[in-house]
Amino acid sequence: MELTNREIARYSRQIILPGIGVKGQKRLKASSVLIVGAGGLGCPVSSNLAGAGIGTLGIIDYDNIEITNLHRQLLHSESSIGKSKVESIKNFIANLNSDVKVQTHQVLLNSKNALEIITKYDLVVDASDNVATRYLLNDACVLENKTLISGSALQMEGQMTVYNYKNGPCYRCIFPKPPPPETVQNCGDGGVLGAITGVIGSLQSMEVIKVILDHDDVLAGKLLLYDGASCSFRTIKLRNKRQDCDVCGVTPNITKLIDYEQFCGMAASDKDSGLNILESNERVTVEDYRNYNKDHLLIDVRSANEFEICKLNNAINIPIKRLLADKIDNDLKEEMKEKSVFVVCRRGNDSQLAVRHLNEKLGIRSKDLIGGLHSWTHTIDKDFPIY
Ligand SMILES: Nc1ncnc2c1ncn2[C@@H]1O[C@H](COP(=O)(O)OP(=O)(O)OP(=O)(O)O)[C@@H](O)[C@H]1O
Ligand SMILES: [Zn+2]
Repeated sequence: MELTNREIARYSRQIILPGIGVKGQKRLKASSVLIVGAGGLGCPVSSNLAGAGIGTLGIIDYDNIEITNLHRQLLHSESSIGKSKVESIKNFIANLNSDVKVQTHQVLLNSKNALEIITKYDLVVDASDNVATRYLLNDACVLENKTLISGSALQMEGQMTVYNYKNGPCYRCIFPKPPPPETVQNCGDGGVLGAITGVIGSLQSMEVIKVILDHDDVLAGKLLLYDGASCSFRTIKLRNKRQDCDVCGVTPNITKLIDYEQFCGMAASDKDSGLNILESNERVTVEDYRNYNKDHLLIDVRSANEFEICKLNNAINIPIKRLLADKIDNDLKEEMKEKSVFVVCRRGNDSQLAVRHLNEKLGIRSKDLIGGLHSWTHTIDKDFPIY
């Protein structure tokens, strides 16, 4: 595969690097990389790899662009809100570097389609945002013998590593069991800064290029931790490949893809509504709450920052962490014992945890507002801010 004069000019600033050269540029051109997720990490990964001249990029995402994506998913734009993320990235790349072939897959990557998609590419980048997809991708990459460049970002921190590279560990070697679902936070719950996803996505792109160029020092068997708040990078050594790993071990139990949502403890009915742990008499609809006209207390368990964004009339803020740690003002606690208490949060998950805690640990009878403030906006007041 030769380079055209145009390609020589376009990539000249990287071709002259000692570690790349014409040979390296030709390797990049001959490579194909699959990027799973066209969001916070997928955007910087796509632009870096397209700019660097990877011959073929596959982009998978089932989702459409929302306004809440635009602070960090910088290849998408206001005019594309409501439209497909993968098409948006394809358009961006067509403008940036028309020599790159882009294959879009507007689907949810799952156990049925993963192997047939992954097999077409040399390398896979995990730019997704959920544990089930991480295990799915890991197992599919082990079964198809592909290296997986994995990244994650939340709040002001991020992590990155390369799995299944030259006999190194896979994700399951490090994390044989998924974390309890209630302990997992995503960007929608915990927040994230766009500069963080930018850093981690760029680090992933760098490892992709190093793997393709067969660089000596690929970040496999090690985990890079980045803390944006203190601007510190740390690398920790990971354990070696596990001989008894369920998927990459000597006698693997997993020889074909499984049901990853079940494996990660996400029951089918939980996917949209999240938690569902309360009895029906501990819950009220937002309409019932709106019609309740007796004296009561409304406790909003979102963070102080979120409470500042918007709040219902007379709501009192006790962030969920404080409430679960019983850090409630004594006078307020006494008042809560005497009055009817309702609890609200953004989407009706934390409010259930709060109600359970209040009832079981503090003997305070309370009810949660089903669907939280999202439901309030959708059914009671469409002008109430939604985020
Ligand atoms: N199994 C999957 N198949 C296809 N796309 C996936 C899969 N899992 C996650 N994704 C995509 O990965 C992307 C991850 O992006 P990001 O972490 O920035 O979150 P988001 O869903 O865009 O935003 P937010 O969490 O703020 O709503 C999303 O666009 C999501 O649709
Ligand atoms: Zn393994």
